[in-house]
Amino acid sequence: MEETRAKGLPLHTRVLMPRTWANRVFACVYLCAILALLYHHLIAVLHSTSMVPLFILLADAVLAFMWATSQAFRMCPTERRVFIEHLQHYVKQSDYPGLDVFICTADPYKEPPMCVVNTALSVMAYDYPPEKLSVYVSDDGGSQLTLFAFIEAARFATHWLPYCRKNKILERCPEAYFRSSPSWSPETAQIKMMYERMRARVENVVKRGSILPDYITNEAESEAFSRWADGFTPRDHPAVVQVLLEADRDKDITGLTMPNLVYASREKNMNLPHHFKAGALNVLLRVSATMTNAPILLTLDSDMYSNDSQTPLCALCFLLDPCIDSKLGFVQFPQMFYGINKNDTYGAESRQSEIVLIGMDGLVGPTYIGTGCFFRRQVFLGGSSPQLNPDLLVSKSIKSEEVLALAHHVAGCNYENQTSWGSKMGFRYGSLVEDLYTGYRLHCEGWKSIFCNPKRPAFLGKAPINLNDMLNQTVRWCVGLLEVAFCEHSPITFGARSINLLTGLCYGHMALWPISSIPVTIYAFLPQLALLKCVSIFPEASDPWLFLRLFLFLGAYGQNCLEFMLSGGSIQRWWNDQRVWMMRGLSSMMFGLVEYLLKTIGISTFGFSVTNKTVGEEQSKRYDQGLFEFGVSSPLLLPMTTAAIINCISFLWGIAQVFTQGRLEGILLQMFLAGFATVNCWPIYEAILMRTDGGKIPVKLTLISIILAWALYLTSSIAF
Ligand SMILES: O=c1ccn([C@@H]2O[C@H](COP(=O)(O)OP(=O)(O)O[C@H]3O[C@H](CO)[C@@H](O)[C@H](O)[C@H]3O)[C@@H](O)[C@H]2O)c(=O)[nH]1
Ligand SMILES: [Mn+2]
Repeated sequence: MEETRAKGLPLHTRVLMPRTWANRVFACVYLCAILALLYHHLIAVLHSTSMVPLFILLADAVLAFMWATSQAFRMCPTERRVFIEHLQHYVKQSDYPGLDVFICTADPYKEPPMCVVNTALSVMAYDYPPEKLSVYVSDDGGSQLTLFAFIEAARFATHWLPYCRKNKILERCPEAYFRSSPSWSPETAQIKMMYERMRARVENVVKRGSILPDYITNEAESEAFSRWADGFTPRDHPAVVQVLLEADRDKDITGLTMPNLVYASREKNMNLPHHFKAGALNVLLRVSATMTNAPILLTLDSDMYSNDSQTPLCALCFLLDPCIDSKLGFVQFPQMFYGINKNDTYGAESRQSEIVLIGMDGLVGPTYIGTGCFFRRQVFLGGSSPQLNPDLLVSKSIKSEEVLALAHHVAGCNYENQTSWGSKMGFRYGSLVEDLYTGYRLHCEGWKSIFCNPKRPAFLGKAPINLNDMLNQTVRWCVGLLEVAFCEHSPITFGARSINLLTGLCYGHMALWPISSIPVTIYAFLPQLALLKCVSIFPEASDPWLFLRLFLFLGAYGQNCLEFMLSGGSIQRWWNDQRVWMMRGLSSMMFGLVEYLLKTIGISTFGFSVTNKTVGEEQSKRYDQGLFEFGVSSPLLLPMTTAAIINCISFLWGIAQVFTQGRLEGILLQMFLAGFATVNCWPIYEAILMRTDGGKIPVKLTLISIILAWALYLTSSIAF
């Protein structure tokens, strides 16, 4: 093996990105500027009787903290290259390790079964020996509709897999393949017809909400559905584990073996906590241990289909490298999306998260982001040997009674009682962002990880395409992040000690992300209200301190913009991205903070509400036009509509001041802030005043915002 390496056939290489030194130098300069400003603020607070300098100090202190922790991402940003073509020199295909793929779904109406089926088909068609590949689907929705869809999919797969293999299809997610209108041939037409027939049957069943008796074709199927007896509800039902395809026994239409395909819906009981997705994944860890127990795992969300059939080989280039650190625990691929509109209205593209992952990759490795991640099974065993003794069983047929009995047993809701599942073993419980938390705890235990970011996206998923869904998703993240920030193993204290300082700061930055809402809120209201009251709160235009602020503002924004563009984003996308940050600051992050507090004192039981993956036609048309989708009268929208009104009025008021009294000197910065916010709020004004479609801001919401703005104006007299 060493010899192959010496011949210059590496499996992968890594380099520090060229920007590293520029980042480090800039960090030093910027740090001095921040310290000077904070010192200046402190003096101001000590010499003032008003509350204003205190607020400004608070805002800037939080921004400074976020900036300082974010430097950890910028010290060693790393780029990797992978050479799949060299893998053959290291390992024969027949020696590839087994691969168990876990796909989670939780609600047949928010996550259409056809979408989950497409995800499963795309991975079943991986360029990987089928007898070594198993796909496990976890259905937390406990829905026979989803099971029905998978029974159909298993049948279709026996045609789809050989079709892909024979025609060397690149796009192995059927929906994506047919969407990209492939060249026509009788064979293509035939497979497309089969796909459409399957889709029609599944969608029909989902629309009816039940399965027509003549859709059930055999004894085994009718027995499977018979488990949906009276009293079976999504939140209260026994475990259902159904083997839909078995490798070596089930063959495709050309006679080659199919991969395993297993449907599992764990037992649910209303009185027991089920730990959401982490709980679902732990059940799959155990169910798969009773059946195939592959040493490599891949976790996927219901909507993340595989966009590249060679991805497992990419992961193997790291996991099988004889020279790699033996503590390498997982290989994370980025989360990318399809169907994003031209300017990415809701900032879904997540260039920022790519910057984070690239940055962490240069330290001990990226965190786990919930989907598109290959693990060694070993990392979840918590150092102990597994409690089940799977070696005994894996030689048996996965359809055998013993195996199925054990699989049902480990999918039961009492199985985890008095065990270390969720604390020392498996995916970790205790946060709504189980991914970040699990990644963090694994890093604390000494595991390392790698970020693999190939040119052709390995996976593609769906991002929310309306404001309300997006904001609700972020509220959930914020609650989860704060749970990590203030857990007993807090990143900044415990993490920085047990991993290393920089990684601890990275996790601290991510976990405390929601506190950015403090400066965003202060800067969205305070200077503008002061302007309306004719109070100037920043230095005059001739004062050098003004330039320091300008440098800090432009420096941070400029660096952010530059990084965004360097990672392949466009300037319009960056603009939308920074706007979405402010919108989140005024809504999700703030609501997340409040929800977290309520949850901590036991008033609320904020859970995992699954993000909606379906959209109406009208909505998706508006999305494609780049229009914001407000539509609902959600309280989440109130702070931003109120801020929009106040900023616009104070900006206009400021202009009036300049013209009538000729005073610009003292209010320049306040005017700049109000103007900047007004430009950012443009879609809000449009949605209040100019739009008539279903995505406009409801009148009720506008009226409440006006009242709120007025109330704020009146109460602000206390501060000035
Ligand atoms: O009780 C639950 C809740 C969710 N899920 C599944 O979890 C996945 C992610 O849910 P989604 O609603 O799509 O959440 P997102 O906010 O889009 O997901 C991001 O954030 C989550 C953590 O909040 C991570 O788990 C995800 O991987 C990450 O993509 C989906 O496949 C769900 O089916 C379950 O299996 N059981
Ligand atoms: Mn999702």
